[in-house]
Amino acid sequence: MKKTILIIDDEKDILNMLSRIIELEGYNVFKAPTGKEAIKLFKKERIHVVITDVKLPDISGIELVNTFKEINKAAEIICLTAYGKIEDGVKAIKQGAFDYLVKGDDNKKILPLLSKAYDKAELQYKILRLKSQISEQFGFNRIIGSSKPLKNAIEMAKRVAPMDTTVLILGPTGSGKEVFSRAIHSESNRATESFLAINCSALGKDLLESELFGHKAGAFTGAIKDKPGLFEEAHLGTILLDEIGEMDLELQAKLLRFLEEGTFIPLGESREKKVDVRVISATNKNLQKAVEEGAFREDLYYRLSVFTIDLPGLDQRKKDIPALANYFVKNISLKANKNIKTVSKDFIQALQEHHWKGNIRELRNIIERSIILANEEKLTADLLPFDFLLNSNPGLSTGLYKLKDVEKEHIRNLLKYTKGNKTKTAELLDIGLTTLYNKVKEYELE
Ligand SMILES: Nc1ncnc2c1ncn2[C@@H]1O[C@H](COP(=O)(O)OP(=O)(O)OP(=O)(O)O)[C@@H](O)[C@H]1O
Repeated sequence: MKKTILIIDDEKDILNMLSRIIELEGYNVFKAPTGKEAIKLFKKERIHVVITDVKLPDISGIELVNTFKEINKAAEIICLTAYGKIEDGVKAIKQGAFDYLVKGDDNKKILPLLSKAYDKAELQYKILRLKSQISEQFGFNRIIGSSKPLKNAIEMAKRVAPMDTTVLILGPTGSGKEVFSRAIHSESNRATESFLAINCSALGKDLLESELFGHKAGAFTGAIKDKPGLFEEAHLGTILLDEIGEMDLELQAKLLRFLEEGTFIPLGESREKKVDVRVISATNKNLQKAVEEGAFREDLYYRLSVFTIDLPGLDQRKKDIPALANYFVKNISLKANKNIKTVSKDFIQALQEHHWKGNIRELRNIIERSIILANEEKLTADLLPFDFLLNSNPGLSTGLYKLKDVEKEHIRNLLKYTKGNKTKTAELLDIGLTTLYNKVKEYELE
């Protein structure tokens, strides 16, 4: 990226002299005699540093500092004050200017100061670029769906993201709790710091305690070295405590202390540590019920649920299935090196009629399976597992009550599914091939 400087002064001689000195150092210089022209240029170009006279014909240079910072926080501003007007420089710094120089007096100071301001601006641009990359990869744009319950959840999450508030995400398994936590982190001021996630149900109490809070060598058998916990590693970042409802009561007390005071004591340590970590917790359990049953601390529940986001299960947002399916087809086929060009209507319809116990994770897996099985460039319903074809009870939903009628319909569906392959159909039915032939004859299914 070019090193770009904007100089603002209504005195032509000073403007030209300054720009010549600065251009000789390899900077790309824009010049403006008034505040208005400067703002126009500032909006159009990617400026690193602005050098502005405080006294301009239209706007005061101090006011400009504010305007520039509102338009682009990454750029830095150096103000030029008249001799004996130090108070103007102080005011400019208060408004957010990088520094000030006394006009005419400090000509030798300008280049070193400019170089420092440029380095700071460049670093700020780098952070902005990183943030936008993170947001593209993990931000809310990645969350697919336009159904009302999902939009509500996104709206809530976007609001809380920039705050440091503790967030509790409730939703059934596979509904996107981790995806939401990452999006909240990536749109927060902590975006360029770590995001660490841990599943509290996957480890026993002692191991989880050591994972979260770390341990000192000798704290328990096998603890050979000091080991920092996730809270220490996530310092300045965010931690997701997934399946928080499964956390042991003793550990809940330790977590509560951390949330109240920001401190904890690693296993086997005597001194406490202090870190700055935002906590997001998630669960598919009814925590209020767990509180009533004495399995979850009430004080911790209130501390964690300062801001709660409810994620709908996929059955509550079937409208989102086509968009989600297309998104997964595109992503997975690219990774699997398959060229799936279309998805048939009956494929989408079967997905929409299914009861999604595993929610979006299940949908993703089903699509991945279908892509692997597909021989053509199209996904069709026959690639789906059999229970998708018979999405509901074949008897009750079709008005068939007699056992014989249900049996006939079931065999017909299975034959359709196996594309008439009788050996496979008999296997699925768990009956002999001869029995199947007899039934096909009896029900006139040929
Ligand atoms: N709205 C969404 N758009 C795109 N992908 C999604 C969305 N929600 C979830 N996914 C995908 O679905 C899968 C499951 O999501 P995630 O792991 O966030 O669910 P979870 O609720 O945290 O699950 P668990 O309760 O098992 O921890 C992931 O592959 C994730 O990328």
